Amino acid sequence: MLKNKLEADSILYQVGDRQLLSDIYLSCETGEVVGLLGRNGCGKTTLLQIIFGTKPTVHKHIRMNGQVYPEPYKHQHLIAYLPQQHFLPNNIRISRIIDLYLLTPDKRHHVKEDERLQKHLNKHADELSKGELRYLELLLLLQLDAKFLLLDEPFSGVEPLYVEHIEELLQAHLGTKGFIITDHDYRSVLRASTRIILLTDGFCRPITHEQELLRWGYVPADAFS
Ligand SMILES: Nc1ncnc2c1ncn2[C@@H]1O[C@H](COP(=O)(O)OP(=O)(O)OP(=O)(O)O)[C@@H](O)[C@H]1O
Repeated sequence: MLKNKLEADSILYQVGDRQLLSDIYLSCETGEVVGLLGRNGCGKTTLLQIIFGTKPTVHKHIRMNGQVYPEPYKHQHLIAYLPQQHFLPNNIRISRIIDLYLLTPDKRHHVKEDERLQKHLNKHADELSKGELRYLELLLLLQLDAKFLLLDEPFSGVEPLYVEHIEELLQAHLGTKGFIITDHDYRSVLRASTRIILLTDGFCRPITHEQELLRWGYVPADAFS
């Protein structure tokens, strides 16, 4: 397997007087699902947007295989980002969105053949439920050539059976991609991830055992009992 490595290094971000991100280092390799956990407002979305390059900050180094990319989002073959908010237009049918979003017939075909999606192809995005839309967005992103996907709340609004299927889809793409995912459905993040990072007090802390999430006060006391 050809391994690529994404590194986000020396990331600083301040909101007013608060140092939200303090000299962050985060890496992800092909074959990894890095689960980024952290409490509301700790800076997870901010960090993903800085890595993607759409949020400016005073200091950052984003490297791919050692090469620095000041604006990674301009390189579609390198990185893609699933934002927390839905991003598909409402005035175009789903089948047309797939045609516009994916460049090759085989990729379009692959998505249109998905059994969970087929019944929605003639609808518009605002006729889909939150979870159905999330699932479609993920299917589209997974078909991109990007070597790394940053997924902000991929499980949000998604029913348990779809969550399980999404976890399987991530696993199926690990041969060519690496993922950084964040979601408050921490059980799904723990299941789907090969490595867990807790963002707290501006720092990324590697989590080697889920009990550490208790010690850092991220999960309730009875979370793993
Ligand atoms: N444009 C902005 N102006 C002012 N404050 C901001 C701005 N963007 C983010 N913040 C603040 O930065 C902090 C981090 O926000 P961010 O969305 O990155 O957190 P998060 O960890 O993703 O939270 P959640 O889990 O609730 O989605 C929050 O306190 C937020 O209010």
